[in-house]
Amino acid sequence: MYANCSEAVKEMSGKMQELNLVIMKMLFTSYGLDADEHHAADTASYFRLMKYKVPPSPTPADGIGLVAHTDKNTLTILGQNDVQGLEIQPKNGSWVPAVIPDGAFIAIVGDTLKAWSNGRLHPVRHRVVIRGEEERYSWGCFLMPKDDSTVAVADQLVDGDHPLMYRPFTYSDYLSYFVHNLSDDALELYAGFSSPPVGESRRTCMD
Ligand SMILES: O=C(O)CCC(=O)C(=O)O
Ligand SMILES: [Fe+2]
Repeated sequence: MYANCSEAVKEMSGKMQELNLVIMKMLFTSYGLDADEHHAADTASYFRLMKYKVPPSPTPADGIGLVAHTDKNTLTILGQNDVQGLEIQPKNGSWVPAVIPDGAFIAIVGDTLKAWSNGRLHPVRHRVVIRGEEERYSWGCFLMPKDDSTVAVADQLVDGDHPLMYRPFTYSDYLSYFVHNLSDDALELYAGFSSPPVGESRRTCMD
């Protein structure tokens, strides 16, 4: 039992950061990299509690609780109460409910992990849609590089089949670029070597 809510949140947040780091370590190890050298030492995280109110009646367009986006950080772990609502967008552009079983979590790759893995891991676009009459609560543990640590593709992940896709960058600079541009293609535009010219018409994360 916990003495108060903040104690429970603190413990939960610590456990989720541990889990997040374990998953990262598994990913890095699976690519033959030393996770400590490449990531763990320079990692920070934050834990957020989220509440989605029932949209006013009649429901406005689809009751969007959170607009479509990819996460900018490295890896996100999400959980929720029993009210579903998370949807993911596969490459065909449709929206598919991501049903999270009771008591389970979902891990979502962020833009920074895509860069780190030299494009091997893909951040899925996702959103939250509120359809029913019940409030939705969720929580997220967002793992990210410390502000001034450099995100650079490891040499071992670059070869003839995988040419270098991203230049080194710091997370804080990338985030600031995203906040000013709000583009779905922020990572490619900011750090990608194959980005089309800036200014070309493109979707934004606010659509
Ligand atoms: O509340 C959710 O299930 C999703 C939250 C989310 O995608 C985010 O905060 O980036
Ligand atoms: Fe997200």
